[in-house]
Amino acid sequence: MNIEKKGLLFLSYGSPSSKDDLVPYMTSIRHGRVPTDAEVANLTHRYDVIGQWSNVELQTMAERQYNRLLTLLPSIPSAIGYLHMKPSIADAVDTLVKQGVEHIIAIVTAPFFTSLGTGAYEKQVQAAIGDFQDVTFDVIRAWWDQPSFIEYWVKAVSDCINDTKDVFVIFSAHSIPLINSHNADSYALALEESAKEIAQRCDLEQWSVAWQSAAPHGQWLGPTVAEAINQSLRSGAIHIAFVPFGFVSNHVEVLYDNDVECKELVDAGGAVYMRAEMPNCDETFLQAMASAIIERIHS
Ligand SMILES: CC1=C(CCC(=O)O)c2cc3nc(cc4[nH]c(cc5[nH]c(cc1n2)c(C)c5CCC(=O)O)c(CCC(=O)O)c4C)C(CCC(=O)O)=C3C
Ligand SMILES: [Fe+2]
Repeated sequence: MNIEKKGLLFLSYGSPSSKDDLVPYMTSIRHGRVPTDAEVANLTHRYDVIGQWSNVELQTMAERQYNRLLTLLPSIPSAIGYLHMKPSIADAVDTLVKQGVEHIIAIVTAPFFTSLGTGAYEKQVQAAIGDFQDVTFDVIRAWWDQPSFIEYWVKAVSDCINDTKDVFVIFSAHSIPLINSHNADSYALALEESAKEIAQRCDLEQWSVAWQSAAPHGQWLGPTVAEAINQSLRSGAIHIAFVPFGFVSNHVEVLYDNDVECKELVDAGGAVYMRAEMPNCDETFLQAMASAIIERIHS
């Protein structure tokens, strides 16, 4: 197909900009279950602590990643859509079709595939495209295997530990509910494989993979980051470095769940908390997405 007929659909989770967004945002995340006042208060507090309501950078991170990514790509029609905010994925598909796009290449700002996480975006793309005859789509299911992804994290981990001795490194990602254990297995295997490659390239002696930010109900994939912290403290770690490589930017999971909650546990255990810089708009990192997209444009 002619490249002019191909379009990029850039998909992200969505991040609230004001407290008024919170109830609809949480209701969307929870598949239509309206949050209780206590649940809203808990999340409001976490966003208060990280300064979400006044920090335009946090509110517009995905949009800035998208604009930066476009500078690394050949010029093609493109649109951004969010899983839990406006413009929705359906809005973005409409925008592309109105530009004459006949084949949509979709990518999610999450490097690892899980059917409950990135799979949810795929379902929405499929539903939105169902409204149009003759429009086809191709979802890039994962892009952690791109060399630039590893390259970014090798440098971020090296910069973070900066020759510190006696450091235990915890690689982490969003936990997932254990509804379908096969799915959890492939998600966990991909993260283990990626962490192992980064650890080898950084010559790490002590490291593990753990899961964070689970909801307080149901059964979720473990070990948790709290368990990993305890294990590293028992092994005598003096420094504990976090690498939340399942995330792509300064999300509340990193700025609160890691930098506040995990740090408290590390401090209480008498060790020093460290954390690798998140990619945000880093060009090497965005090149991983760009390379995955370019492969699909030419396939
Ligand atoms: C698999 C997965 C990813 C990775 C794949 C991907 O990236 O898509 C992800 C990413 C993200 N999740 C995010 C935020 C949140 N996720 C929540 C809650 C939940 N996530 C879930 C799953 C995932 N989530 C699940 C099963 C729930 C529980 C629902 C329930 O309770 O049944 C809640 C509510 C928590 C509360 O209620 O306290 C928040 C605020 C942000 C940051 C946005 C920002 O930058 O602000 C990001 C990138
Ligand atoms: Fe989430």
